Amino acid sequence: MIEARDLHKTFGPKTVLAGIDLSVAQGESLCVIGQSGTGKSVLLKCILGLVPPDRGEVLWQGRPLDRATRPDFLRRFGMLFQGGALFDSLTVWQNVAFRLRQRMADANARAIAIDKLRRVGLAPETADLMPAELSGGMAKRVGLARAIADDPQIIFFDEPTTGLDPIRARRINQLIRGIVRETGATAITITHDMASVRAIGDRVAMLQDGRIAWQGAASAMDAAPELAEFLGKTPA
Ligand SMILES: Nc1ncnc2c1ncn2[C@@H]1O[C@H](COP(=O)(O)OP(=O)(O)OP(=O)(O)O)[C@@H](O)[C@H]1O
Repeated sequence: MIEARDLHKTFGPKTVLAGIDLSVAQGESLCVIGQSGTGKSVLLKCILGLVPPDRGEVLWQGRPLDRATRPDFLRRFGMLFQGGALFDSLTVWQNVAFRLRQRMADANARAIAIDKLRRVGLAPETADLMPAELSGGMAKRVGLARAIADDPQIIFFDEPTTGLDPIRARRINQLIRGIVRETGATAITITHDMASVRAIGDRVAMLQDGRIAWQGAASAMDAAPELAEFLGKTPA
């Protein structure tokens, strides 16, 4: 369980988070939606400890995430970055196995990387390509393989379908859904893509004006008046 309690964050005169309370149960998939600039990334960074909140705290399994507990959290955590964020000078398998190589021999790390590449639908021959040789969809898959390389219990997906055409986006959503289900990982996804939310999310939280304007089951989204504008519906 990951919990944010009363998170506040201000940059200069701008209040970005104005009291966020949010929890994600073990094995649950939460999608955080909201217009551009509403603080989704800042919220993610507060959870990761990259941005210190002005007030409030983040708990993991009931304990505040702090200098003592965060390293353990980060070891169990994987992330798919928005642009894939692959290291250009490393091969695909070296990217996927980046963390594994810190604690095991290359031959073992490479075997795991190839297994994870297969899981995301990429052939073993992909392993020795350089990131520059990949299409956008392949790079996203490699990013996904890296996110799951170390069998994380918590996975963050930052705009997983950005830059993909609808067909590739749908495949990535299906892959993410399958991976989250089969690993039982707790997932937090930041997205503008409602197709992603429908495919990936058990629950949805919408950020607006620094607060959670609505949260509920993904299946309840269409009936929520708070989401009508975001979903592009004309008010009745
Ligand atoms: N380090 C920082 N210093 C100053 N302002 C910041 C900083 N990080 C974020 N902000 C501001 O906080 C606000 C929220 O930014 P954030 O990136 O979290 O939005 P977002 O909801 O993720 O947007 P998008 O969907 O476009 O990625 C923005 O106005 C941004 O300019």
